[in-house]
Amino acid sequence: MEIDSVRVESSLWIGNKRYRASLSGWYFSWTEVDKRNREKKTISVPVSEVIGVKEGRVEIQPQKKVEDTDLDFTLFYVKHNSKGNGIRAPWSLGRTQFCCPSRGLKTSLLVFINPFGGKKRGKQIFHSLVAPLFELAGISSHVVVTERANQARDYILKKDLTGFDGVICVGGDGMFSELLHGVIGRTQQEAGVSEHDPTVMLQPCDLHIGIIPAGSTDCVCFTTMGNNDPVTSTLHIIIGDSQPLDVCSVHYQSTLVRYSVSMVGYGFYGDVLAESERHRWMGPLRYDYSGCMVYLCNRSYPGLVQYLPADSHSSSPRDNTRCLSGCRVCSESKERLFPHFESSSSLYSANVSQYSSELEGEWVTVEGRFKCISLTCVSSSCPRSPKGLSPSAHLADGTADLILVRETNSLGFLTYLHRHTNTQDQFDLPFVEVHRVKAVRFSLPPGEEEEEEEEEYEEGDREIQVSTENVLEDPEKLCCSNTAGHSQQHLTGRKERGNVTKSRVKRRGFVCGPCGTKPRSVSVWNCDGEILPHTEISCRVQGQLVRLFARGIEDSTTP
Ligand SMILES: Nc1ncnc2c1ncn2[C@@H]1O[C@H](COP(=O)(O)OP(=O)(O)OP(=O)(O)O)[C@@H](O)[C@H]1O
Ligand SMILES: CCCCCCCCCCCCC/C=C/[C@@H](O)[C@H](CO)NC(C)=O
Ligand SMILES: [Ca+2]
Repeated sequence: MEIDSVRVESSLWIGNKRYRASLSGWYFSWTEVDKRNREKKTISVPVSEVIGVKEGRVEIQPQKKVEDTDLDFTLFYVKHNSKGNGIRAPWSLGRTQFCCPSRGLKTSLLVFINPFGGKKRGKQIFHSLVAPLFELAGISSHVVVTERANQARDYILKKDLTGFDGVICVGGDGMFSELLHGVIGRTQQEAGVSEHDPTVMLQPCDLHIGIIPAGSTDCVCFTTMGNNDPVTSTLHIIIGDSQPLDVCSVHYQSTLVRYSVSMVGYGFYGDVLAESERHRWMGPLRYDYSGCMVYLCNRSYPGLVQYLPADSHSSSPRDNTRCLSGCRVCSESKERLFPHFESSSSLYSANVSQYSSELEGEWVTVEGRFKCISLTCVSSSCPRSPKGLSPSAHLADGTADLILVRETNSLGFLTYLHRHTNTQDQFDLPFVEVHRVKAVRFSLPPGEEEEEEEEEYEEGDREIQVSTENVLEDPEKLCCSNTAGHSQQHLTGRKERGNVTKSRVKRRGFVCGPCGTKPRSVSVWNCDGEILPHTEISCRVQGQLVRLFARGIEDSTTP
């Protein structure tokens, strides 16, 4: 076990002020947090400079106990004073008296339950597993059982949240997304920051989000906790764990479209979501069913992807590491992401430029046909894929991983998908590339139209138009929009009949065999389980924008 991979966190009191104390690596640190969970100044003491820890409230000179209670302890350490005039600043003995939290601390949470998420067990999970633990810990909760989509988001955006230490969702990734949008939107409103400008650095959010998993995929919970167990999540909330999380803002032109944590995906994942929405009645099984259908269609799509690479010195998506609790890459990123601030919450009060230097650098362009394009701020693991879309991605390093899967045959793509479920490297395939990025732009290559698709094949020197009627006469011509799959069969069929080597094929009216839908050269974007209304989007990572009641995945080799 490496000592710097361990972090212990707790809430402590000094006088009547609450502090978030942590023992992380070689440092014991405490940060004042106000009633709304906003962090103030942090004091850090290297463990090697701790002189001693005594139970109770203890004076320094002469060393005597003032008050002895097993809830208090006093820390003595080397205090570095500010510089003297030209000579080395003297050290002194630092002393801080801490009080453990169970006295006087009353945590209050706002809980949203989606009664229809996943297997529709949200209410039961909360009342049987979560509420008794909250009661035991003296946590009060205000519970809202939602009656419509976006109710939780709107509540957080509009209602008075004074007195709440955090917001909790009982549901799946969709419910988490509602809380994410509510908390980010509310924070920007209060800070007077426009969410629409992708170049602006958003105000980090202090109100913590907790996730009690009760959905179909529970990807965000699984990725940040290492499992989707409601009791584990509840315990992280009770002990007040705090995990910063990167968020990707998705824009269309100069308008914010949505925020994403787990995946912004085009092609396969977009198609699976679109197909699954038609089969919501199947519950969680709808993703398996739709996954099979879309896989059989073997589609690929043209696209022009531009990305801004992240600094490759600190980490890479192929370095075979895992972002674990107390991750060094994530802790070190905090200084890079918030260089001017002692604590993230003082961002705007510090009166420093809101424009981030994170968007400086050279953009790289990739053009081609893709089976899928995925962007994920985190590893995006879930029960189906325990290591996730990008196993070495970090929760809070201010970057996302861009995965480009180029057009390939069905077997190749199945190999790629299957490697998400085992220990083999899904990026070690000739048609897959992965990049660690800070921003991405997607556009359709010139000439690609959504409504009316055309592809060229040769017939001698002559170009022919194949009409819809012609196509529908021949069942072999029922095809998807790819050239690797069904359309090749279609072309072969024509070759056999008329020795066709090139023709201009208008495919309006064609229907795909497996899925029965019209072929399109344009897919849709899946943004954390929601279909986006735009194709040409730009995405930008907002490092450590929100905080969860979590601590990342604990190293399973550590007892
Ligand atoms: N009372 C409600 N009626 C209808 N829809 C709701 C209600 N409450 C929340 N929703 C919406 O339901 C959607 C799906 O819910 P949720 O994320 O909890 O479950 P899921 O889709 O089964 O899980 P996952 O997102 O993990 O696949 C959310 O996007 C949310 O906006
Ligand atoms: C032959 C076996 C094939 C198995 C394929 C498994 C691939 C799993 C990859 C995991 C991706 C998870 C991405 C997360 C997406 C969520 O944001 C979203 C909302 O819940 N879920 C979906 C399904 O879109
Ligand atoms: Ca990240």
